[in-house]
Parts: sequence; structure tokens; C-alpha cells
Amino acid sequence: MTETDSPVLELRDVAVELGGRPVLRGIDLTVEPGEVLAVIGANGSGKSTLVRTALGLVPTCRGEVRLFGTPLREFAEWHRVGFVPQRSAAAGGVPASVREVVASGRLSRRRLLRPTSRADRDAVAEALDQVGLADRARDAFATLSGGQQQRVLVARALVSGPDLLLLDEPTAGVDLLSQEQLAATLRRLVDLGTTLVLVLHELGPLAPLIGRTLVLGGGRTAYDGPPLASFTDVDAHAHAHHPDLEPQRIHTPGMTSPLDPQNRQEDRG
Ligand SMILES: Nc1ncnc2c1ncn2[C@@H]1O[C@H](COP(=O)(O)OP(=O)(O)OP(=O)(O)O)[C@@H](O)[C@H]1O
Repeated sequence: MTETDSPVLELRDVAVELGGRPVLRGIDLTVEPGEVLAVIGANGSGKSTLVRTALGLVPTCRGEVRLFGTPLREFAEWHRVGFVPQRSAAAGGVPASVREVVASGRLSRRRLLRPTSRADRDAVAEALDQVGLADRARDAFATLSGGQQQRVLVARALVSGPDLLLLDEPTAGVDLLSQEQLAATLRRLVDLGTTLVLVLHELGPLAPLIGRTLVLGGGRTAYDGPPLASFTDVDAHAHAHHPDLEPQRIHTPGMTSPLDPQNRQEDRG
């Protein structure tokens, strides 16, 4: 839990260019402690870039990012932040045991050149237990199924006891049972007060967890408000009155949904 009332994550007018092309074009976002935010949008709309920017993995060309009230360049409490990257980006040929992969998430807690402590080992065992894979600790990571690998990556992000967990498409290519197990793990974290930011292509079993949805379109905020009943409901919900969380919508002529095929082309252009 956070000690202060500071938002967990703030982006102010953040713009990012990659390969000379604008990818994020002025994003404003404030995530409060305990929120569960789903980031959705068409392929290439900037979802992964948004998450990577929040972690300082991508340089901004404008605007400011803060974590727990601290500007990113001064932020040092990385054990408070967990990141689950896209599995395809993280899993390729990792020659390590499940336990080693999870232990690598403990590095932000460890002192340099000190051997693994009892607390480190306990934290690794507890994180594996949380994702239901305690019995696979000695197995090679590469021998696990896609869904199991995803849960190992979640355990790796949990092992430092983060207050904020960012997950980039955690359910992509994952079987339904593993999605349900992931949803149960995330539910326990939410009940403990962990803040979640989830990049998702479809909500699936995670839907009941989601408290707020951010829709990106072409690197801009197309919608920010209460969860959408379906991914094609952007317009209807953007006009609805929500006193607690006013939806924000940037007017995009003719836009029915950022996920519609005709908008995908626009997003890439
Ligand atoms: N390193 C890079 N260099 C150049 N362009 C990049 C780079 N990384 C991403 N892009 C481009 O930035 C845009 C946004 O990419 P990003 O991965 O953030 O989108 P996304 O919404 O997460 O997409 P997806 O749903 O396909 O994962 C895309 O057009 C992508 O091609």
C-alpha cells in the first residue's frame, strides 16, 4: 500500500516518438491507489508503449511521468513496481529454472554481491505458491505451457511485493484455465490494495476485476472512464454521465470503436 495520497502513476501531456514517428501524442493519465485499469485499443495504438513509458523504458519527447508522486528520473523504489512483459518478448529461449526466473524479480530488493537470503528464498516460494506453481520450481522454464510461463512471469513481478503491477497482454495466447487462475491471483492482489494496469485485447475472465478502461486510438486517449460493456461501446459510454469518474473522449469523426478495422489503418498511419 502507498504511504501517501499521491497517485500511483501520473502521465502529463506525454508524447513519445519511435523511429521518427509519433506513437503517443499527449497522454494525460492519473491512476490512484487500488485502481484496476484496463488499457485497450487497436494493434499499434500505443498500449505497450504507454506501459513501457510509465516504467522509463521508452524516452519521452514531451511531458512528465511520475510514480508514487516522484518524477521518473528521481524514482528509486523499483521494488514497488512489478512488470509482466508480453510473453513473446520475455520467454524466448530462457535457459533457466522456474525458480531462477522468479528469483530474478527479486534483484531490486537485493544488495549487490550479497548471496540470496532466506527472505529472498521465502519470497520466491510464496510468489510461486500465489500463482499455483510451487510444484514446478525446479523445472526448466522452457518446458512449461504458455499459460504456465505467463504465471511464472507474474510470480517474478510479485516477488518484490509491488504496490503497482503493470501487465502487458497477460492473457494473450493463454488457455482459459490459466486465464481463470490468473484472474484469481490478481483478485487476491487487488483485495490487498495492489494497483493494476493491464494491457488487454479481450477482457475474458479478468472482466469482473476491471474498474476503469482507457481506450487508446492512434496514440491518443479515445476514452477514459468506467468499464465498457463491450469493446464496441466506446461512443455510448463516453456520453453517459458518471459523477465519480467523468469519461473523457477526444472527438474522432466517424469513430465507432478504436478496435474497428477501419480505425486500425488510421492508427498505423
Ligand atoms: N522500437 C520501435 N521503433 C519504431 N516503432 C515502434 C517501436 N516500437 C513500437 N513501434 C511502433 O509504435 C506503434 C505503437 O506500438 P505499441 O507496441 O505500443 O502498440 P500496441 O497498441 O501495444 O500494439 P499491439 O496491440 O499490436 O501490441 C506501432 O505502430 C509500432 O509499430
